[in-house]
Amino acid sequence: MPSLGIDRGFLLDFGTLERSVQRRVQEVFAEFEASTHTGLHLERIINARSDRYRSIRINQFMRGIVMAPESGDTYTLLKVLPHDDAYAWAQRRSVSVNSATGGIEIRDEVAIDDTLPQLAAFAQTADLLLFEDVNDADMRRLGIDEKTLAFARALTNTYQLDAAKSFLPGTQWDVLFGLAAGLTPEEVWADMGAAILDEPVDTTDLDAAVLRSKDRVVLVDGPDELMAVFEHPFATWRVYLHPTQQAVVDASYKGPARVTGGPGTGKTVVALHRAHVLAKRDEGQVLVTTFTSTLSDTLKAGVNLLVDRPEVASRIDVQNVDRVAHKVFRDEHGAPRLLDGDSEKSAWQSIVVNLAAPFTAVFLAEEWRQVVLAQRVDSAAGYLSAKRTGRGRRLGSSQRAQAWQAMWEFERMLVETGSWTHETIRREATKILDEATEKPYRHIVIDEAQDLSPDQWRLLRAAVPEANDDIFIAGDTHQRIYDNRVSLRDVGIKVTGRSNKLNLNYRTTAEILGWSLGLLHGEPIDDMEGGLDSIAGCKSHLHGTAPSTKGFSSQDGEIRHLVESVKAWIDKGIAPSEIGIATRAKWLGNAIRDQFSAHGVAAADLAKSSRSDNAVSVGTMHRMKGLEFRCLAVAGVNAKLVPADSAVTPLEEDEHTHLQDLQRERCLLFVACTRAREELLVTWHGTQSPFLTPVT
Ligand SMILES: Nc1ncnc2c1ncn2[C@@H]1O[C@H](COP(=O)(O)OP(=O)(O)OP(=O)(O)O)[C@@H](O)[C@H]1O
Repeated sequence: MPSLGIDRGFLLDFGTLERSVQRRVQEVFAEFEASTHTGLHLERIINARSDRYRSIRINQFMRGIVMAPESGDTYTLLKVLPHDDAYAWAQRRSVSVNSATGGIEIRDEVAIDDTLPQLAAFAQTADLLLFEDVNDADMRRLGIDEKTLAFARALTNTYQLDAAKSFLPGTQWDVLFGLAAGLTPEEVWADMGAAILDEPVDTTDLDAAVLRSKDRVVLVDGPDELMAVFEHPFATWRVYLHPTQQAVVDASYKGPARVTGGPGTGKTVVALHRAHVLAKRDEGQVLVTTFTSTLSDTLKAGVNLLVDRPEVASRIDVQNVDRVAHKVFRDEHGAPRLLDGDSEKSAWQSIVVNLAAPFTAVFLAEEWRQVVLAQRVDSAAGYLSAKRTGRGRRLGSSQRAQAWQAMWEFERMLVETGSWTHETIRREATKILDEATEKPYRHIVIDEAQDLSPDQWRLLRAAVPEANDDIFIAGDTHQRIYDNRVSLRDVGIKVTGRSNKLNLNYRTTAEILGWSLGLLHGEPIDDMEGGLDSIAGCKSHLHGTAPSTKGFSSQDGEIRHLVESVKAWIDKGIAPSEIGIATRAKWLGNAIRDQFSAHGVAAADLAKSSRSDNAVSVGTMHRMKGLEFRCLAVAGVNAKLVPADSAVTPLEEDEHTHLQDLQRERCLLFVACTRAREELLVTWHGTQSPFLTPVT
């Protein structure tokens, strides 16, 4: 029985076809899977660049291009196009084997042959060649073949290289892109990492190359698998992973492991695949978790897309951390009586008044969270010697004694009234789990890990036995938007030697990414392991227009511009659901929505509903986490709102906390801007935010 490989190019073509033609494609290839290829009409293509190409009839107008094996029975679907385009495609393009990765590559020979003479003539008079500093031996070692080498030697600037992306062999273009971006051959080699083959490659063996090309050819076994791939043609992340992503997904780790990387590098994608792989091993339940319910809904949708076998799906539980805590608590004690936010505030307030304590209620509540709960302090002596890093105001020993008494009173009130807060529920759930002989999960996969608090980490540590592949962490400390700074070691999780980094951004254009990285202004950002993290190597191969920035003298003027911009996007064919507006302050988002409705543009509040098909999504920067939009406006980026005054501790109160608050606000703006896939508009009224200074 022949088996089928589906190339990424085929799947993307398939996604653009009309439903009826898609159905026909499915019928043709389901038949192909079910029968022997001899019964099917594969036709040789006259003047094709590869003698392996065959065409297959889809209907009167459409043809598929299939690569036949020399021996064996794996047929690879390469393209599906209108009749003449399909033949022209096969007559222009050759298929070859990359000598470094051993995978297949397709190039447009005609475009290369047509472009090279012009480039070469231009290069003769140029002062500098693009790859002047890279020698031929390094190029060849990185898989550049003779034809691409000749082409590379004629390049004088990166625009020419960008223009060649559509016709040079893909992996080789990636290598040239890295070298042109200033990476050394060693760095490019390291970047290719998992893709490099240890043994010499037989570049004539296309059949073996197809089997190795997991990043672009998915092999399907039987009509059901074929249908599962065809079902979501645009969600290519389901079936094609970058070799670096694939290596992280497939590895066996002797303990907790993690993946880091800048925005849009596929950390969530890797976390989802990892959960799938672990669930398929059938060793026990897999928890996929993160810090908010909105984000866990997104993860749930991802798991549903990825996992097709019900018995595997049943082994994956997607819950945000607090739901896990509440469930453990409820199973032991029944439903808790939760103290709501307002009651908690007034409880702290009355303690301050009763004790005449020299603190504010907010200060005490944070002291309790960030020192007592974070470090599991349970005695006055413990509190007296506890580290208070990042807590601002210094406390002498008598002040510490007063603070301890206030916090003790708060906890006594909880016990006396039988009330619980989310924090005490977590603490109790952790205690239950610590004492349990049977843990609820065998593996835990955590996304957006940078925003979990120490007590959430302890809960998760307690929910899974220490074993191989117990905890898998995905996160980026540059995108931390809450106040949780955790040392993984302190919460009993050691990832040293099991940390991987992703560098290739799949979401955002190079223009938007580069501009947004500028916002971070070289801030030193921790790596949760006592060192500093860097996302300097984060890059994108996608190109588009530079972000547009615009200031106005009034809020009305700014919102009018937003309305016009959004209308222009919609007129260009962007669906409203693919457009987002982010603001730091909720009230500004409300004002924008009101004005949008007044101008006949439907706008939905992300806090109230998830994205809808025919409305533009308006939400706070915090709400934007986990989302992405083709076009995004970040509005109200002025000195009063970004950073938000109320979120930044005054400098005179405490310098350290002040700087940390500023860094978090800067990261928040960075997170918002990197949700844009194709176009980013940043606006403000009045004085622009100081965070924009390095980039405007
Ligand atoms: N191998 C892949 N093939 C195709 N698309 C991919 C791949 N990996 C990631 N993507 C796409 O890139 C985008 C970003 O991926 P993802 O959300 O996993 O990144 P992230 O690193 O978690 O981002 P962030 O940190 O900004 O939240 C998504 O649209 C995802 O589908």
